[in-house]
Amino acid sequence: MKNFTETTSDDKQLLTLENIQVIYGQRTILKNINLSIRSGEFVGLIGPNGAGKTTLLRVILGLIKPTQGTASINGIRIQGAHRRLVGYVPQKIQLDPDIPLRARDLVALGLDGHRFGFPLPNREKRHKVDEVLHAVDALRYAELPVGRLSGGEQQRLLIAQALLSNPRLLLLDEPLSNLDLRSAHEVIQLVADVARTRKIAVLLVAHDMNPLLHVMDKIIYLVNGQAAIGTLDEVVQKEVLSKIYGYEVEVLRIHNRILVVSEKEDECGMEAQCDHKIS
Ligand SMILES: Nc1ncnc2c1ncn2[C@@H]1O[C@H](COP(=O)(O)OP(=O)(O)OP(=O)(O)O)[C@@H](O)[C@H]1O
Repeated sequence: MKNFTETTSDDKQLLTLENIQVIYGQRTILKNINLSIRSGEFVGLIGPNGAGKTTLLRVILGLIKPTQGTASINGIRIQGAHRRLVGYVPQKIQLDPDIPLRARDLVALGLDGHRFGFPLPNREKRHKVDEVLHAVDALRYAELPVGRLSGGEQQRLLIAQALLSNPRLLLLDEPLSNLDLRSAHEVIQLVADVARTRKIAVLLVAHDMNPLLHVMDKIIYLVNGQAAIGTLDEVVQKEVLSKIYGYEVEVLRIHNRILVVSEKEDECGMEAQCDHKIS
């Protein structure tokens, strides 16, 4: 498995986290996380509930100051909240079906914030919004009320909004959680295509690694605040995962799916990957 010291000499690293530790009260949420992400890499951040995935994203966004360790983007240390080079796609937003907002208006909200520092002329604004709507293939429903769109369509709009600032790193916090399998696959393929075309690195949080198997360059598998990082074959191994789970798990590969199973059913926590949950 790659570790931080092996990769820091590479000047193409976009994001580096060194010895990141986050402690809340008496609880250690993240334990000595060392990782790096290169430009254009697609990285899956996989882990059960409460593993620390969102906390890790918040460290990268500068919303949490780690108790220990340093995080940097393009060699510049992250200090305080920022959106420098980083686009953030939140989990699905809850929208009133009758909200008087068109799809394009939702996307344009990304322009009206602080990111550009000054209001853009309407024509330029429209051009930028059209460009990102085109990138996520959403122009055809740009004029429709956003509350009437499907979960997958809304997810595309949030991705478009995050693209407005031309990020080098796109963080997506469980973008698949409310989507059916088909929509989830479409969103993943879209993110992978957009990232490749624009040379954006992606860090995508998911509970289930399976929908991401064909697009991930690297996986960060987080359990109880401890991470295993590397390629799929390096990380998704019985020995590696048993170590971070703290008990023995098995890794089964069936019909192009990977299942992490344990006899400790209730503690496995990986919904789609626990043996008792598999249909
Ligand atoms: N501000 C906080 N103060 C205290 N504990 C916190 C705080 N924020 C998060 N935690 C705890 O840290 C742990 C990790 O939370 P986090 O939200 O990062 O996990 P997660 O992997 O994103 O989980 P999920 O998949 O359920 O969203 C949880 O046990 C959570 O209760």
